[in-house]
Amino acid sequence: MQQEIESEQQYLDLLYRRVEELRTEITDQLARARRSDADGPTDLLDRDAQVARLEERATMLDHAEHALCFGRLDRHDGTATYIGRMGLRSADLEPLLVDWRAPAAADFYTATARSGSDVVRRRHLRTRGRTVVGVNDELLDGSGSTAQSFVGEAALMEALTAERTGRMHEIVATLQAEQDDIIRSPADGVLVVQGGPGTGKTAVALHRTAYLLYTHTTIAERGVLVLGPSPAFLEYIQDVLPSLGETHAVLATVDSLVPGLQATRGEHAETAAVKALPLMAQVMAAAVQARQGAHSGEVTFTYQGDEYRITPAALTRLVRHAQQTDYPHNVARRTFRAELLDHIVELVLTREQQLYDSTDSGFEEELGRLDRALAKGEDHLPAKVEGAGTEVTGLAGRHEAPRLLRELTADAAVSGVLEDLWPHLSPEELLEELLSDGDRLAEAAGHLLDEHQQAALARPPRQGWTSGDIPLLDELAELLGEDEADQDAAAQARREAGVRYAQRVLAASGNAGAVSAEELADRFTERDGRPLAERAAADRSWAYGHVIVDEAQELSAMQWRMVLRRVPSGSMTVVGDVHQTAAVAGTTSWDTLAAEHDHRRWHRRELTISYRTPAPIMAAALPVLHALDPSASTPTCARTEGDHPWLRTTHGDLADQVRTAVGAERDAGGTFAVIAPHERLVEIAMAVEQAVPGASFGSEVDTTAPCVVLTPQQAKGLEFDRVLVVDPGTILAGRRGHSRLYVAMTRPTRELGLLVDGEVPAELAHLA
Ligand SMILES: Nc1ncnc2c1ncn2[C@@H]1O[C@H](COP(=O)(O)OP(=O)(O)OP(=O)(O)O)[C@@H](O)[C@H]1O
Repeated sequence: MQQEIESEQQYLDLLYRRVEELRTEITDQLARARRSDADGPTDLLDRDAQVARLEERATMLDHAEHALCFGRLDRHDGTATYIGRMGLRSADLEPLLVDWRAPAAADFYTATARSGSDVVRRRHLRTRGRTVVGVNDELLDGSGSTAQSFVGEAALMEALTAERTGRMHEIVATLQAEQDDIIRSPADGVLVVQGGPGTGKTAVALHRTAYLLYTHTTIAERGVLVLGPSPAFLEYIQDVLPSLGETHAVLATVDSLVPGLQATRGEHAETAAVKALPLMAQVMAAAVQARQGAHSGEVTFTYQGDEYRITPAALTRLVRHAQQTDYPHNVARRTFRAELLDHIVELVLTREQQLYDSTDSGFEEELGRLDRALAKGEDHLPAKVEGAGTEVTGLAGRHEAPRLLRELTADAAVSGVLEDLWPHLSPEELLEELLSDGDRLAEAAGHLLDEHQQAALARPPRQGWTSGDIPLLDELAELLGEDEADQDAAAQARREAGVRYAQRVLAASGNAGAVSAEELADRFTERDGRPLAERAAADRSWAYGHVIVDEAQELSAMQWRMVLRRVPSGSMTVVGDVHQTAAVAGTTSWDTLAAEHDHRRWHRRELTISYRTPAPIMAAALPVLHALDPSASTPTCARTEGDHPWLRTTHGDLADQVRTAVGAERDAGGTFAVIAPHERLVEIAMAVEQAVPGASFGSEVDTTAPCVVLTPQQAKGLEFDRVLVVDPGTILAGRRGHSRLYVAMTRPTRELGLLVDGEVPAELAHLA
């Protein structure tokens, strides 16, 4: 074996020599590119792009320090392929290392003695830094033992039993066949991956992201959006994609999907449940419609001393016409305003025509009308001023409609009517009015929501936004759109920033005079220099190439609408577990979800092996799962051995017991979490803090702290070496209690303890 290790060490040394050569080449190229004189602005831009490309490659090589090469495949014909986290070629372009995502690497994850591949041996290389510390072989030619049930079992077990750090790591070296199969599935349609706790859904979703970005240029060009359940979860996973060399991904929660908007407060579960209803999409549409030409009876206004009226029939016709454009409200507003102004011009001209026609009707009368016309001022005697119209009355003729239109557009009373009938609206002002004004809500939603639902939505003004408001605001942003004035202002601001940047670039490059800053700025704007992920995250209407939704069972119907909108191609991977649904408005059936969006193509896959949870802990949690769903299938545990969970009861001395239990864990090393019901979080956190000063809890919890205190909802998707679940009875008694307790009990990788306050719930009686 030592001989094998030495031989692999020689190959690894060769790979690192090549990495060093490439590093030197890139450093030289970078220095040259930065020094090079750019002849003109286009050269400058090309140079910047080249520098960015080289910097990206240099960063990728930096990741070579960990597990550069982790596998080798020996084939029937005597050839060997080395598999690693990136592809490498020698100076004369011979392949030295195959990227794990390349088709040639697929056998490393999937080949078995019976799979029909020509692989005779799969070798896992275990490395520390640049040193090979071990090799594990699987013979696939039929001669070896078939007892191993996992690919690279020794390397896998080493990874699974390692102490956790509070940050997720990539698992390219030990991916299993069922996981690899999902990672490499086609990118079209919505792929739903159902799997129990710890089956690697998050890991698979992230590795699939890296695979898709590597394999599909169309996806790489638009980036991937990765949605997770909480900011703490995003921190937990944030290192995985960069360590795989991928930067074209945006990590977000559904609450942070709309740039500039933040959920700053919670709200009553009943209110959240109403806001999550799919019906709310119709309520939002009705709220917008209610602001389009809404008026009871005739609209009247005074122009140049005369009163005009717009009849309900004319108004209805104009509103319908603007609505039929199917443009969003703020865009259709242009059509409405233009046509209403034309209508008003027509009213004015008709009135003037009538005046003209009746000049014969009597001299007295004529004089009176002429006086009135003169009283309108010089501007309204076009015939005299411009030598057109009628010499007799000075009234506007039909050919003067354009001038009249200009005057009407500038008239304050007319503008007021236009604004009242079809105002420019922002999502924030419209939702604010709707939620804080019962009459407006009843007007928009009276036929859609009952009185209780309306009452649940009502709140005082200026309260700040909740998580449930964000999808409503996004829906409204879609329905309202941006009118050209908004877009022009934004484009102008972008251009001004570009000109300032271009001026700095020209000054620094000594190219001032060769091209104007404005010209250069326009070229910069065409090629926005910001990294793709930054541009995508800042743009509400960015169309991603692929969207990954983790803990997808938590999303409400309105949140799904918001997410689907961001991926017009429909290319998505949705991972979750319908038995872990903690959100009141979350999903408990993938079939129902697919039926609600049946215009998308849905594919369904399952992960069946839990890599996190040792068998004794899974066994402890199963009665909770089966109380929720007796027919639920249970994951097989990769780790069959482990400590048995303990349960202690307390009677009125819960805080003391928490202090004692937490104190006992203080110096055990690794990560430790206390999971407590939301209602008792502060009380429990204070007890924990006394035992372990510096324990982390609250909305910005730090998962790398030696001890964290979390609610079951905050614990979603996370894992810790040791977990203490406090007062499981209260967790069970709450909404979605069984799911939440199931989540809490399946977070540990090593030890689970439960402190029951009072009577032991039936679901935990087997542990008492
Ligand atoms: N093939 C593998 N090799 C090494 N580690 C793995 C493998 N698959 C999963 N793991 C590890 O198992 C743990 C659980 O994985 P992950 O968090 O992705 O599971 P999950 O299905 O998302 O869990 P949950 O539903 O509880 O959120 C992680 O530490 C992950 O790194």
